[in-house]
Amino acid sequence: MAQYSRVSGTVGLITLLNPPVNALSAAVRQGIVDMMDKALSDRKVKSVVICGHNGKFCGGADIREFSSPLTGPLLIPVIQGVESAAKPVVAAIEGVALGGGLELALGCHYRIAHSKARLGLPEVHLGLLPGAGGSQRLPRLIGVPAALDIITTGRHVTAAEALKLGLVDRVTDRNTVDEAVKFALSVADQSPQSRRISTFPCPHHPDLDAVFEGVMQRVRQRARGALAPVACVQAVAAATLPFAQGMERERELMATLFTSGQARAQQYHFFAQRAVGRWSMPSGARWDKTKPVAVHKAMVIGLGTMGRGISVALVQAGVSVVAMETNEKQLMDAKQAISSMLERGAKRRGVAPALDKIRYSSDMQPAADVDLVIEAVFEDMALKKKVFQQLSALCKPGTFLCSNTSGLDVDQLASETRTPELVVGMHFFAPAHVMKLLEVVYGSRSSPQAVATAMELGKQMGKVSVAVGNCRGFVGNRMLKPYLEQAFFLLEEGATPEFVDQVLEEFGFAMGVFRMSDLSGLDVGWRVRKADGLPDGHSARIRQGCRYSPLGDLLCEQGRFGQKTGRGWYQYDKPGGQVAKPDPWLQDFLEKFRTQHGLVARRIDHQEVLERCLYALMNEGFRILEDGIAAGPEDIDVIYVLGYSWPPHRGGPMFYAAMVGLKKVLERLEHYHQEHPDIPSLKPCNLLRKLVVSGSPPVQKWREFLQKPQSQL
Ligand SMILES: CCCCCCCCCCCCC[C@H](O)CC(=O)SCCNC(=O)CCNC(=O)[C@H](O)C(C)(C)COP(=O)(O)OP(=O)(O)OC[C@H]1O[C@@H](n2cnc3c(N)ncnc32)[C@H](O)[C@@H]1OP(=O)(O)O
Repeated sequence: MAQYSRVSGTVGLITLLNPPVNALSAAVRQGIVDMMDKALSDRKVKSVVICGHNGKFCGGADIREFSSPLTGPLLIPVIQGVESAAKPVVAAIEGVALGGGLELALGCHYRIAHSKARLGLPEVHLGLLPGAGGSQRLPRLIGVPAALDIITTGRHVTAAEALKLGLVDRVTDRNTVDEAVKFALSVADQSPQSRRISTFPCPHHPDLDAVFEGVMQRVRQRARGALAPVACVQAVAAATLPFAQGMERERELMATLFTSGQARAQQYHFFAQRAVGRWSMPSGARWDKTKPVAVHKAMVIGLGTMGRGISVALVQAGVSVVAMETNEKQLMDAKQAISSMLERGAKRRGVAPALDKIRYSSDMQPAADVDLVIEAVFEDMALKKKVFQQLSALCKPGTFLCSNTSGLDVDQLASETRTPELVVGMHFFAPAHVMKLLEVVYGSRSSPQAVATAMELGKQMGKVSVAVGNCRGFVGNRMLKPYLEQAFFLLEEGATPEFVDQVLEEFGFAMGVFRMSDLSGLDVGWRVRKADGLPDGHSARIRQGCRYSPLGDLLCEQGRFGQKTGRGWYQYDKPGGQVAKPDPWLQDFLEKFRTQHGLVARRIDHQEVLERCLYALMNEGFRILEDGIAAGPEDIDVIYVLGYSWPPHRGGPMFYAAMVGLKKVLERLEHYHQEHPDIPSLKPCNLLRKLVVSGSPPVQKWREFLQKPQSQL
């Protein structure tokens, strides 16, 4: 809803009231209509200010309303009503003006923003476009190139940038509503006629066609099959038409997006990202009952790629860091790399680099004086155990001990310390200062406070933290295993890396499984498998009674570790090269392998690649839910979209399973398992069967079928 009062004698003040972000629900839209009527019919009122309750202008249309039939006045006419008002209307923008919120502000005749406000049209991330005139008014106000950038990226613009672009008329450090009221008084006698953006022509640009063409090309490349970014460009292109025609085109494009599965997927992902913050543990401990400890000072141990990124992320979050590395050369290199990452980051954000927040050490001693340690040494259990023993002896009571492991047993590490309750896993994703995902792994003895502290620290670093139980590979890497396995088996049976990758990239992954493996380095998994007792030079295809593909191991034995060695599943022009080319050597190698093992290559189609790779991965997701390692499907989906480049417009693997239809997923898994009874990951898991028997409930209801999360090793 909205509140109304008259202030300073002649200014009608309308306050949007719908905490926490004043989303434009039906009641708020109705409130705007009613309060505008009040202000316009009050003869004492000469001008109007619209602001948001509690320091937030407006977070946009109410996304929760999109899943049911729309009621109340529609946003487009509400904004048209504001724009056509005979009295000047000023938007007082504090906090955020996003999506429909910014569209409402564009309907106002003037915009005053607080210096800390953020403005944007992020609809593209919800599978939509700015559908309440934003795609038509923004280019008219700030020009096509800037509008295309804001609308297709969905990025938030600072008040300073908004002023530069001409998106707002004034920026203030003072009380924004007071300033807007003063401003409204100063323009009270002026006609708003010349301030109605819908009457502006689209600013002239010498080569608009080339601008649209260039952006469309970039957007299509990045979209990976997403419809919204393309529709955003098409909508802005219509801003060169007369306003009414442009609005009609915006409506048509929006109607297509609004009812699409992609929009549903992306809106699900929006709420899933927020749902994972409401974590719980098998003991019943929960996010809302556990207070995190504030981390002022942290230590990062091991300054390889991960340790450097983690140090940068901590410093940028305002935490003082001691970065520790025993190898002097590595320490010097790290110092240089971290400083330049901090400098680049600060430049991007328009602030001074916080170089004084970090100091370096070549020994462990400073651990005695920190609140939290993140160990980021090589993924080797013996080495990590040694570090934890040392930390246990050195750290002051209450210091949280975290391991940046990608899959090792957190309980084993905890058992090396005197304080296992303070030990958790913090699984970062490379590059750690960029990637938004953090898996927080609780062991069987981790205290709720340790989990809460790691979750909160992740949030402070700008990450989405997901709490998961302790098992091999946790959630993300555990699900990756059957996915990779299927890809290898498909090669054995006749596919090529290029074909498998092409199918997965067409699905929307940024990179297919083989290109991705080449980038991450084939040797990483190989070393882990060797540590698990993999014999050298052994090409057996059955291990422990199950099918096993030795292809990855055989490649590593040839020194083919991927991009870093210039050879892997593909060939590169040099070690470190990035352009993957099919390698005739590999073709030959696969043929010889098949002959050696009596395999006859067969034609494998698109559907089989997609189903075997993705359904095996999804099946493991159901197992993870069944085991209680993830609390709900949202946790898995957030991990996959933010950490494993699962296309956001497909929601995540569990959401996708529901979209495909659980019955179909079950049937196809049964089919493939019948064909390959020696591949256990293709055997449909019980939870999937249970859900199908229960009528395939929507993904939002799956939690009702799950047990409490638990640690499992
Ligand atoms: C049949 C065919 C019909 C076709 C015609 C269709 C015509 C439809 C006409 C519709 C026109 C609408 C056009 C408009 O362009 C569309 C939009 O505006 S879409 C919304 C755009 N806005 C956003 O994307 C902003 C989303 N929010 C955020 O980014 C952040 O929440 C924030 C505002 C930056 C605040 O961040 P934080 O402070 O960190 O807080 P949280 O993120 O944790 O949020 C707190 C709480 O609020 C909930 N929430 C936030 N925004 C919205 C929202 N817009 N709607 C509903 N709820 C919102 C959020 O979920 C949190 O709650 P929780 O999930 O934790 O319970």
